[in-house]
Parts: sequence; structure tokens; C-alpha cells
Amino acid sequence: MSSLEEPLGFDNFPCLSTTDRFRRFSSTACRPSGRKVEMGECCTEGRNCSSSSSCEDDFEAYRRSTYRLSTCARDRPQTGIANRRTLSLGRSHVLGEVTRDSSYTSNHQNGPYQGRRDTTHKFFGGFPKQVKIVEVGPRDGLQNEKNTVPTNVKVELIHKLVASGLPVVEATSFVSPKWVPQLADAKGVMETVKEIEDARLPVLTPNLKGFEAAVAAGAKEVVIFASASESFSKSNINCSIDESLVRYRAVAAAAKDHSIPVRGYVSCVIGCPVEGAISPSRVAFVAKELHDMGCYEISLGDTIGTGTPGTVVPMLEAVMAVVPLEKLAVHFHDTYGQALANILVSLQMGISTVDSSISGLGGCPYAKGASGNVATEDVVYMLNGLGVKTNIDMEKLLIAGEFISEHLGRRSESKAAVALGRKTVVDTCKL
Ligand SMILES: CC(C)(COP(=O)([O-])OP(=O)([O-])OC[C@H]1O[C@@H](n2cnc3c(N)ncnc32)[C@H](O)[C@@H]1OP(=O)([O-])[O-])[C@@H](O)C(=O)NCCC(=O)NCCSC(=O)C[C@@](C)(O)CC(=O)[O-]
Repeated sequence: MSSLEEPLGFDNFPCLSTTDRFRRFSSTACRPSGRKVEMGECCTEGRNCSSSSSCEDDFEAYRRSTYRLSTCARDRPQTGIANRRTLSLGRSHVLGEVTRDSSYTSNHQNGPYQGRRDTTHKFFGGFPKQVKIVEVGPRDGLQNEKNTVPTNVKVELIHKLVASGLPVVEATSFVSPKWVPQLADAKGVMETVKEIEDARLPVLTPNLKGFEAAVAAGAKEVVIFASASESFSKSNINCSIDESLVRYRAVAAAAKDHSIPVRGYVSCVIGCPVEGAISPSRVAFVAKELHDMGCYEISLGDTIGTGTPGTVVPMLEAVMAVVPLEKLAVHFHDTYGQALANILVSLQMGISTVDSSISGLGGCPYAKGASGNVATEDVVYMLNGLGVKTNIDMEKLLIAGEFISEHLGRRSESKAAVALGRKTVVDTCKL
């Protein structure tokens, strides 16, 4: 195991405010620390309450703010098959304004379950009410396919993704066809989908040449993509980080002249295939540069998927210190199966924009070993289960996933899609 692959433990966390917030909502909040705790004294990690009442006051305030979560479901009838289908789409026991299965609620309102329910609410209370999902499958996903996908299939995929309610679908890249031949049809794709109005369709532009081609083809939003790793910057866009920032300033300025919004990526925010672990301060530096040049949103890419909550939290801490939280997005590859856990802690830290890829397509041609992005279906399933709104229709999303998986001739990488595809109905009340 290389040093990069070794997960960091919580002991390595910096003791900063956001980390404290994360910990506060963890299952260990308000549990005694190692030292002896006197009767009536409550010690929360990173926070000591001198009396039991201050801790209880906090908890009571929190409980009041989430009370409506438990009341909203009480009167809802069970709806047989429809309800079971709902469960299977990840909407069982949701904790927000959406329904909670009535049998669960009635069984769990009082008695021994009361404390458990309150703890559950306390844990989930830090999440945003709504999450914006940025679908990157047609770009990040298809750029990595061995066989180039025909333009008409890409276009149909984009239509299906937009029809599912996804608000942003990254459509393609105006990069060198010698570097990424799979997206050499960027012009054809963009010209065909440019009239779509129900979603934003950003495209990657590595330089002014790409920007001009994108605008000429009808792109209304562009993306610039820098790296926190020198080696990855060199292998991905053939220049140093500083050189890339000079290029991107030119793109951002041209975009401003055209009133075109610019999104930014920082790649290798946790690890680099060549350099190993990347320090959070380097990520913060590049993110701030992108923010300062006018990016409306900066997506933090765990390009090779080595991040765990133990490394993601301090990285986010560092970036949040220099870029406003509401301008940040997370972009996790699922190489080590950590993506959903990483998204969960990111949500707990207040992030409300998440990148994902239909059927878990993806990888990066210049990051050996990087597997696909986290699957959109899995993210939506988890968010549904948490009661976090996405406005995405899971059935239509599944159709989009089935469409591209069928075309590629392989099974979806999304566990939720595979399970739902088998029409498995799971009554999670009984779990
Ligand atoms: C940046 C370059 C262009 C530099 O490539 P270069 O070879 O250094 O460029 P150059 O300026 O020396 O030009 C070489 C040739 O490319 C042409 N060229 C130059 N620019 C363009 C352009 N925009 N569109 C089309 N053609 C272009 C240019 O005209 C010339 O053509 P020639 O005269 O030889 O016929 C190249 O390295 C490149 O295209 N790289 C893109 C690589 C890429 O797309 N990687 C995947 C992105 S995934 C990623 O970054 C991670 C992310 C975002 O997903 C987040 C995460 O997961 O963490």
C-alpha cells in the first residue's frame, strides 16, 4: 500500500471550525471523551459544555428545528405497491419534507425509539435541503471510452438526462482531438443540443482556441480545468499549473466579454497518480485563483478516487477558508468505493453541489487507474433517502442509464440502477 492509498484517520484532522461542525453532527457528538466525565457534564468533541443544560439547550434548539420532520409523516396512509416502489427508489424514511413511511413512524414515535429518532434527526440536520447535481457523463464519462460513441448517441443521452430533470449536463469538451479523440465531435454535439433550454450545458475549454470554437458552436457556458498537481497538469494539459492559470485568465476574460458563465475544476484535490498525496493548501491556492478570475463555481475533483472522509474534510476546510462555501462543488471518482461517503461528509460540511456521472461512467485518460465517477443514480438514491431535494425523476434517470449501458454493451456501474433494474422491492422498514 502506498502512502497515498493509506487512509488518514480522524486523528489527523485539523481542529478547525468546520471540522467541529462535522463532528458535532456525528454519532459520537455529546459522548464522553477519554477522560473521566463528571455527572451532569457533557463533553462534545471540540466543544466542552460546562453544564448539562447548555448541551441540552443546544439539542433542544436543534430538535425544535427538525420537529416538523417527524410530524409531517404521521398522517400519511400506506399506499401499497406505489409505496413499495417509492421505497425502492430510495424515498423510504426520508428525513426532509417528503413523506416518511407511516408504519415506521407509528412504530417509532414513542417509547424506546424516541431517543433513537432524535439522534437520527440530530445527525441529519446539517444537510442542505436541496442539492444541485451536475451530470458529467457525456463528457467525463464518454471521454474515457475505448470505442468512440457516435454523435447521435451522445445527443440522445444528453436529451434523456435533461428529461430526467438534471439541471446541468456537461455536454462535451473543445479540447485537442489528438489528446481526446473520443470528443472530437464536440462541434457536432454542441450544434445539435444548443437549443435545449431546460438545462445548462457547459463544455470544457482548455484555452482560447477551445473557447472560441465552443462559442461558435453555440455553447452558453464553459469550464476551465486546472490541477493541484504539477505532474497531472503537465500530463493532462501539457503545461505547468502557473501556465494553465495564465491561459485560464485569458479564457475567463473572453468569457466575461461574452457574458458567458465559467465553471472551474481543480483536479487531484486529494491525490495524484504521480506525486501521491496533495496538500490541502495547494488545492486551496488553485481554487482561489479560479474564484478570483471569475468562476461562478469551483468543482473539487478527486480525480483518482483515493479520498476518504478523513482526507476530504481537511481539504474542504482549507478551500472553504478562501472560497465561499456556496461556490464549491465536489466531484468524486469511485475508484476505492469511497465516493458516497465523501459526498455525505461534504454535504454535512454544507456543500450543496455534487458532480456525478450516469451509470458511473468515466475516468480520466491522463490518470491511470482512475475509475468512473460516482454514479448519478446512486447519488440521487442516497439524497432521496435523506429527504434532500434534487428535482430529478429517478425513473427517467434509470432510462438514461439503461440507454447508455445498452449502447456500451455492459452493465451499469450504479448499484442503485442494477438493483432497481432487477425490480427488487425492498421494504426498508424491515431492515
Ligand atoms: C490543452 C491542450 C490543447 C494542449 O495541447 P498542446 O499539444 O500542448 O497544444 P498546442 O497549443 O501545442 O497545439 C497542438 C495542436 O493542438 C491544437 N489545439 C490546441 N488547442 C486546441 C483546442 N482547444 N481544440 C482543438 N485543437 C486544439 C493546435 O491547433 C495544434 O494543432 P496542429 O497545429 O498540431 O494541427 C491539450 O493538452 C488538450 O486538449 N488537453 C485536454 C485533455 C483533456 O481533455 N483531459 C481530460 C479532462 S479530465 C480532467 O481534467 C479532470 C476533470 C475535469 O474531469 C476533473 C477530475 O476528475 O478531477
